[in-house]
Amino acid sequence: MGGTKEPSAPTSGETSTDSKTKKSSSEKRKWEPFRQLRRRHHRHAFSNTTSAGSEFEECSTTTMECIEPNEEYTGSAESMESEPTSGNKASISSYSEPQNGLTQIVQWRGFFRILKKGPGTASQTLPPVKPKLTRKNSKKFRDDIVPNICSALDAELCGFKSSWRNFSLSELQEATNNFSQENLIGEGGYAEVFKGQLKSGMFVAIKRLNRGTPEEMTIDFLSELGIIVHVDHPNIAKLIGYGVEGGMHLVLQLSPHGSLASILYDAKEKLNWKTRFKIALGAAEGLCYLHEGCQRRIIHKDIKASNILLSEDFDAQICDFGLAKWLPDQWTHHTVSKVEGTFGYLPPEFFMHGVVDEKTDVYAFGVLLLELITGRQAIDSSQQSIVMWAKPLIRENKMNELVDPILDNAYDPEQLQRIAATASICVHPTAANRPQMNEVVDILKGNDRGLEVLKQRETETLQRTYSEEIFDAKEYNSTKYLNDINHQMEILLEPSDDV
Ligand SMILES: Nc1ncnc2c1ncn2[C@@H]1O[C@H](COP(=O)(O)OP(=O)(O)OP(=O)(O)O)[C@@H](O)[C@H]1O
Repeated sequence: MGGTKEPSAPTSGETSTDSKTKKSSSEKRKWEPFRQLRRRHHRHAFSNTTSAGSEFEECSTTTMECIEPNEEYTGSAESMESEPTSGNKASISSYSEPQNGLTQIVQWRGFFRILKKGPGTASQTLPPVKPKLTRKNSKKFRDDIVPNICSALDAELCGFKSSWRNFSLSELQEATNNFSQENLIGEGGYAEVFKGQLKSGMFVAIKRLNRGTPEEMTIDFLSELGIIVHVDHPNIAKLIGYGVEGGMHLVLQLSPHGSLASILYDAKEKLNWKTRFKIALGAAEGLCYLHEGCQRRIIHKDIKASNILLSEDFDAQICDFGLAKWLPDQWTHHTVSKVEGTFGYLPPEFFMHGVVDEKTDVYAFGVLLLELITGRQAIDSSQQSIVMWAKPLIRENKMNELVDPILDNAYDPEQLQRIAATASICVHPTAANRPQMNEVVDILKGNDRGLEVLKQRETETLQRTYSEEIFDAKEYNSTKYLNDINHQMEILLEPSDDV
């Protein structure tokens, strides 16, 4: 144990992101295609080449996905409080018909009426708003409808009473030195994040949505707000307020060490083993809370190193709920018709069938564990997947080859075995063989019996779930997985001709 120096905590208001999260230009270039994918997937559906009878279809949609099957939301709180009536566990949600501008605004108004009631009451009432934008109507949406939505938002959010604050543009400008480049601490696929200091002296991170079409931004913003209003856990990033003047802004508590990605890959001082283990456990607990501790199951859908923030004490805090989804209790899973998320973290059943459930996050969490152990990225510069690289080493128990060389053998071998075994089960190609997050937390906390059970489960014939029936993992090997990744990348990197 020990040996590797832990990065020192920045002093008040100083963030390690100041120098580290602002990625070097070479790093930025390396990741640019992946960032683009995150935005561009909104415009491309992917055609499925690996299975017959695919559900995927060519469409051009906005990102917020409703999970209520074929259910029309009428704009009233009452209608949104009802559970989906289909009761068909394996039913696949479909897009509702395009709605006219008035209906859309009514929906947003209804949404904010519910948010105004506060977290306790709004937990089951996310509006299933999913406008389908065809090429024809997307321009109309942008020109005619979005300005109306924005002013409706302004009007609704102004009266929003909760612990969240509604910040004016001038307050945000003052806090961030007019959104100066010096204050830029992070950039994601659809937002820039600035460090700021409020008049009260509090340091904050202000996420300003700046990419995508206006309708995409509106929907991303509402999607993230709609999820984050319901979550409250030490391992989840904390929202302080929002601002809708001059753009869409989320105001979050500042995580002084920035993201795990910035520390793991960019920082000169490397994370020691103890801190890595603490981050693994914290992220597991945060994810377990999302899956099981909330009133509804929340699937994050984009668990990755850059979406794990680090508090002053290096506690993991999950952030970025832009792609997150609610999943009704009676649903086994949800099916999406387009690529969402980040390559390298997506499980095979997602590529093959667009299946999304808790196990989607469990797979991504397994990749995250591998990154923590090895110091490697999910997909490296030569496009090698960390999963394909690490699995044989874990199987052959070659821990010395697996572990991040920067640790210089300063790690707890028992903990390393534990994390490696957990990671290996989490990235199992068959979703049903992956553990639940509560099992992961148990194992990381030292429950050896739990680990044995899971290992045994891996080898047993399992009762097949729906996703198992449509996906025979035995036929899905690493070559096919890599082919799928490459194929999806080719599709997504083609120039987009819509919107
Ligand atoms: N509260 C915070 N404190 C410190 N840094 C933050 C905070 N929130 C975000 N960041 C930094 O900004 C980066 C981008 O944030 P975020 O992931 O929310 O943006 P995004 O556009 O949704 O990204 P993505 O590409 O994952 O969609 C993070 O990786 C992190 O480095």
